[in-house]
Amino acid sequence: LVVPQFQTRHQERQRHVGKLGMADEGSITVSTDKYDIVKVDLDDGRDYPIYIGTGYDDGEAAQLLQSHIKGSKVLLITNDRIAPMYLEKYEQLLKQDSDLQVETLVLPDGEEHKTMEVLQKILDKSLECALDRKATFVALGGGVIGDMVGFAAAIYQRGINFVQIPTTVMAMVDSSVGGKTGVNHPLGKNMVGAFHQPQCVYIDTETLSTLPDRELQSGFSEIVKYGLIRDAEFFEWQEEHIEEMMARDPQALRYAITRSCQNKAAVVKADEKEAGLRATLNLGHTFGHAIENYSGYGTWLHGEAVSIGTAMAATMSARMEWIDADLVKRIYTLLERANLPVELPVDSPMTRESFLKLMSVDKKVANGQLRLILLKGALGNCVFTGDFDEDAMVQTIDEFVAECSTQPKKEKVA
Ligand SMILES: NC(=O)c1ccc[n+]([C@@H]2O[C@H](COP(=O)([O-])OP(=O)(O)OC[C@H]3O[C@@H](n4cnc5c(N)ncnc54)[C@H](O)[C@@H]3O)[C@@H](O)[C@H]2O)c1
Ligand SMILES: O=C(O)C(=O)C[C@@H](O)[C@H](O)[C@H](O)COP(=O)(O)O
Ligand SMILES: [Zn+2]
Repeated sequence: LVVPQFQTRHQERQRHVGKLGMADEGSITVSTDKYDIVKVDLDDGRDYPIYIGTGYDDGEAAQLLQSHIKGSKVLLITNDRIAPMYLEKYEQLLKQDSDLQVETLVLPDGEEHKTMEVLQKILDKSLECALDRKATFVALGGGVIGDMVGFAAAIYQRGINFVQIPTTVMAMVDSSVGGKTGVNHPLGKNMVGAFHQPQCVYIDTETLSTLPDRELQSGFSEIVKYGLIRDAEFFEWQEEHIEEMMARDPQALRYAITRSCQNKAAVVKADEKEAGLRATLNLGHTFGHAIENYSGYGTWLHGEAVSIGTAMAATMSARMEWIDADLVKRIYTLLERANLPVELPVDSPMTRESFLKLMSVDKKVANGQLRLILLKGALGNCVFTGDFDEDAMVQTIDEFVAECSTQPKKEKVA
């Protein structure tokens, strides 16, 4: 197997590839006919590749995956929805022509199971199998599995290696990259966790063929996010190609995933532990996490809640005249074309107080001061700040909790 060396520039490939602009900063990408490799460039020898491809042949897949496993034991972890579709395949790939001892663990599916109790099952299984510090966990699934397995890897025997095999758009474009791992707490989303980077991210976009539309579209909200916070050209590309993405056009999906990973890798390289810049990846999340928690984890998909949160952040930014109404309209239009929600349902029980209470425990709060990611200036620019008009925030929340869905908000803002 010849794994191409990292190069400094993405090659011009097909009509979906535009100029990389901001996306390429700090991330190094090489493309072959079969797959792209985006390198997450970290210090202390912790660099790792994200392989983004489709239909790898078995020999190639086995060698790529095994090359990132240093010890002799692997615990391959997935959930009971994914296991019937993909567990055997990946178990075989890990074992193929190797002496690796591969154990498997199947967890219950769903955001409501992203808990310490379920994570404990990973630790139990690891000890039952006598896994030592050279063992590797492999996370096979969406963001829930990836976040939990990553966190278990961070704390098992004070930290072991893990590999991400994301199987949702959300996990491919965002959660598998960058080392944010953790579980939910009844009082707040992702409140317990650690930064712990994987050894590699292995994406086979063929797994998306079994992903339902709702889950597919949920991942698009994080793709929109990259355009809004730092990559205007990518946002414009999405405006042109969203229908192809919705129709699962393989080239469009590959391009959207690769460019998202480039953006994420660049932000993570610049600010791995979220001292500042990385917080911009949280656009829409302070509102979104409040919605996810209040409605009960799993009621809204993460990307759906983030979509409403993004609409709220855009609306609030426009209220303060930080962005113009035309941009708000473009954001609403793109999210709606991706079939994502941009408002709470008519019968939502959320109140101003419930938003404010949940937002007060957001992880970006510093010394009691809430800080938000807001859009400011031209498309592709945002700020992470506590210096905003609180009335504008409260009025935005009021607008979203009070109004019914008969009048699209974009018309009100415009
Ligand atoms: N760590 C990060 O940086 C980060 C970033 C974004 C999101 N997240 C977290 O990720 C989670 C959301 O991830 P998600 O949207 O992938 O949800 P998920 O993991 O719950 O997956 C969505 C659903 O699709 C199923 N599924 C997964 N792959 C499938 C496939 N190929 N075919 C058919 N069904 C499949 C899952 O079993 C699940 O039912 C949230 O907990 C969110 O907080 C973390
Ligand atoms: O990688 C990051 O940093 C992100 O913020 C990505 C987000 O899309 C993701 O949902 C993340 O889990 C949210 O982080 P949190 O710190 O707000 O829990
Ligand atoms: Zn997110």
